[in-house]
Amino acid sequence: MNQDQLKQAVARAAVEYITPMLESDTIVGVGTGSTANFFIDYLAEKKGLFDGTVASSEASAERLKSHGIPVYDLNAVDGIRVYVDGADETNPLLQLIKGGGAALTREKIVAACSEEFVCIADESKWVEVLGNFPLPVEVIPMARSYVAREIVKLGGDPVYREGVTTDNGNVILDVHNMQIAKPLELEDAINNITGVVTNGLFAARPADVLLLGTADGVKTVTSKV
Ligand SMILES: O=C(CO)[C@H](O)[C@H](O)COP(=O)(O)O
Repeated sequence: MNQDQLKQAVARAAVEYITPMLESDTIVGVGTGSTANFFIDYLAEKKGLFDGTVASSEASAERLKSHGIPVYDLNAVDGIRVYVDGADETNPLLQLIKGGGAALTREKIVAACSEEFVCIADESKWVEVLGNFPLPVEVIPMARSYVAREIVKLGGDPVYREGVTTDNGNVILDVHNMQIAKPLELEDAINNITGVVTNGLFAARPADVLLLGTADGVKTVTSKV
């Protein structure tokens, strides 16, 4: 199976996983990226079985609406039953790097509001130690150079993602060359730099369940394994 087929398999598995949760008042959180796009397309087959969605990006909101799936403002819902999203990397504790699609801040907010976070990823995303994928950091534009200098002090190599503006009107620094031995500490340290909105480490709020697409089928991984 190629990577797209693995993404389709985990997206399909995620729809099956959440189907027992779908009731007339269920709100589903929906992530961003190519794997999440497959999930949206399959979720459309279940529309009418649940209330609606909260999206982690304008792009996902548009895709959901194109299928006729209701999309709510997060402030208009009481809570999110389950959040389904992809990742750029996951370690065995289901701590993630996210934000390859620049949606990390809204993704982190939706994850924080969700009872359960189901990550969907192909096996290329599985690592023992996070950090091969450059860590995205969303930054207030005027603080870009200051934040970059502070990240260098933490041992990283920040690169401005040129031409990208987030849905929140900010910029992205991608931090290269970090083997992230202590994800919780680094998540906090970067978030404490003035001008940082958030970073793409999901360590304080890891996924609860990982549906991992492999050549042998979709594996269900929990961090307690
Ligand atoms: O964090 C994300 C977007 O900000 C995505 O979940 C991540 O980049 C994975 O994307 P894809 O499913 O296309 O591989």
